[in-house]
Amino acid sequence: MSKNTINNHLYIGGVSAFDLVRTYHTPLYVMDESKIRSQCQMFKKHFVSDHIETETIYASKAFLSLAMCELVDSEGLSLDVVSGGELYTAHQAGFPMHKIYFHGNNKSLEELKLAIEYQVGTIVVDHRHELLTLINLIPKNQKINVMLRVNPGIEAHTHEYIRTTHHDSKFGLSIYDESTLDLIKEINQYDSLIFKGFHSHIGSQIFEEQSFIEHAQTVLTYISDVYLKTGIVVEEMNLGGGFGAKYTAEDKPFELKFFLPTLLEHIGETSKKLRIKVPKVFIEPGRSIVAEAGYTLYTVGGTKKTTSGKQYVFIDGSMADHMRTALYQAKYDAVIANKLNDEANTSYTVAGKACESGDIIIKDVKLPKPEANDILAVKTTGAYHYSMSSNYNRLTRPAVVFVKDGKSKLIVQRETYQDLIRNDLKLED
Ligand SMILES: Cc1ncc(COP(=O)(O)O)c(C=O)c1O
Ligand SMILES: N[C@@H](CCCC[NH3+])C(=O)O
Repeated sequence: MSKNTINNHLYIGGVSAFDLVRTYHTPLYVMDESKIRSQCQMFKKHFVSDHIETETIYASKAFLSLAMCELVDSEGLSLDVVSGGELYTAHQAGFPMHKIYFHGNNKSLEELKLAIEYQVGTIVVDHRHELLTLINLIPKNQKINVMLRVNPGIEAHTHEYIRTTHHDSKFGLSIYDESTLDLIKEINQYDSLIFKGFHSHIGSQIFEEQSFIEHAQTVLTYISDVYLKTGIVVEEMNLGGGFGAKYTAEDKPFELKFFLPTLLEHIGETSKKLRIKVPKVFIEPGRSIVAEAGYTLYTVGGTKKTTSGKQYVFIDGSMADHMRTALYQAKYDAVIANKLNDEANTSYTVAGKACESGDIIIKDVKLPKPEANDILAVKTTGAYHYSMSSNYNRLTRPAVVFVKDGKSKLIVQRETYQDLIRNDLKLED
């Protein structure tokens, strides 16, 4: 019997799904804290080299809350934020501001002001308008570390909505555009800016090691070109995130603990060949830290067989807490948590309760016969689920619970109906 299975029931972090549902109700996001911590530790241990300075930054867009900020800080990772809201959350959690990297392709005036006020470690500038806005905000005698978001034009194989460095991407400036070089020279002329280097990110849920190698090589070649053309030495290179997670048996992510040292070795050798000083290298994983630690628990309601024979299972959640199937046609696996070892030989479509035909959680999953009040556990929902959830149909966002060593800890409360109308004003107000 697996350690996750006792008496035909699913256990997560040593806590039974049944107990979690009894205590916190459904829908419920459950995160295995030890799994998140061990992924953080894996990056700290394997993304290192004797010859290259490195830093791992957790991409908070994947999953962020006050408790998650505390966890990331305690594991010694830095934090990538992409909005005033993410920045504010990190600040409220007491996350060290000098370890914050502030991204985004259209940071507002207010967001830039907040970043300066909080004295974040580095601002990643996306384009010239943003640069000029930033310059005007920096108080006298204050210096800001900046990186420039560049687009190295790598076509990684993933869903087009989560690919970020194809030539027409909205993010950053192309390394093939001469005006990018002018902007780099301009950044280096401002006394209030300390130019650190380049940031780029090729997309998300990528399974080919070669795409990351090609990415690093392209940026290093650009660093060399910049030096040859301008004399500017680029000290740092942030390669973003994008490492794939295993959602279903079809997904074959590569072993990061083997790949990360290989990547660094390659960066060392390429820098040597190009005769450039090897830059400090950053990576920014989000999904690969939290995705596989997460489960969503739902209560099964009715089932339905259509005239063509399609079998639906209805659950008490929806696309509002599980966006990725509707948005990216993402595939998921699930089990009935209270029938873990029962034979699963019939295919079902798991549908949510939103008023939307596209509100499908899983298109096709083999399950034991589902019955009302069974607990359905959808796997691999730790990344981009809570963070992409909405109140569509005025559905309330689920609670989030950390589980570890047989204990659970509520880290985000379930929204209430009162929360839904908190910002509403009546006509007569
Ligand atoms: C700039 C940047 N860094 C890091 C990430 C994290 O990516 P992932 O969650 O795929 O590791 C993203 C998201 O795609 C991103 O846009
Ligand atoms: N939200 C996306 C990934 C986008 C990452 C941010 N650039 C997903 O769920 O896969």
